[in-house]
Amino acid sequence: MLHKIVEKKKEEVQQLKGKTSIASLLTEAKDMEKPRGFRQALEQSTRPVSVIAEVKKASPSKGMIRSDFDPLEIASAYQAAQAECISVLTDESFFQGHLSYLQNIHTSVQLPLLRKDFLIDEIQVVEARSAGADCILLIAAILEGEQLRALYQAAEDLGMDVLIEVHDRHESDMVFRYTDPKLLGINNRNLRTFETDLAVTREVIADLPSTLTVVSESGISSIHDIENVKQSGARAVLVGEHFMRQQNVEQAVISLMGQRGNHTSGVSL
Ligand SMILES: O=C(O)c1ccccc1NCC(=O)[C@H](O)[C@H](O)COP(=O)(O)O
Repeated sequence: MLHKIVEKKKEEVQQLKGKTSIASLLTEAKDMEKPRGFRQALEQSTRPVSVIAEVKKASPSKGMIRSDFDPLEIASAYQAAQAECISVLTDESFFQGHLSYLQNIHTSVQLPLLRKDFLIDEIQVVEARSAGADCILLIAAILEGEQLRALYQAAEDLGMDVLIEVHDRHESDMVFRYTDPKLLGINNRNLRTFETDLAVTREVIADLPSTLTVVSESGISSIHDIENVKQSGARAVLVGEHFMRQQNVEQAVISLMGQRGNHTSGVSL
């Protein structure tokens, strides 16, 4: 699946380069207001575990997740529930996302935004900023070391935060060889089998500096899961499917994460 996705991304990058240039996207990116502090929002929250709440219509592993899908309404519900950050899937072919979702959410919602996609070329990084992203995702499994370093640098030059995603120690070693990560995502989903296992967070985190801000990603749907990854040392979680399957998205966030500044529900300190 990953191979298929990357092949598609290569085509999309060529199409994008046919339509525009890095220079022209850079001009747009520089006209944007300064990025909202994505990592800072996760680190400074009063919640014991912060949340990146994902706007996700469909996925390769689950097919259609939410057919009654209004990205702006969902993002507004996340804001009302005081999610720390929002992740917006912009991939069209495999997740039924769209770059316009990110642009519209950026205009109407004030939370820091992650462009969730499969980035392999600098032009996508600049496009992300010009569409309103405050952070990008870089997936170690699909990047060579030098490529990772270059994309990381491109994002930093634009003032964006970077969430680097790994699934095992081999990938986290590679990330530390080529970058100085400040925000590391541990994906509990094996992208070859699609199975999720929260033990992955515990295993990978064991080798990481304790000062690093770690986000546990995928397969999280209960307060027990939040407790589990908090015990492992994660500062934040990335949750998509669980929220997308609830009728009342705002209430779903509050039930799972607790109210900010009032931990009567969700996980305790
Ligand atoms: O979600 C998938 O099926 C998937 C397949 C292949 C590559 C990536 C995939 N997901 C991306 C994600 O990282 C998740 O959307 C995110 O961590 C939220 O996960 P969940 O809460 O399990 O929806």
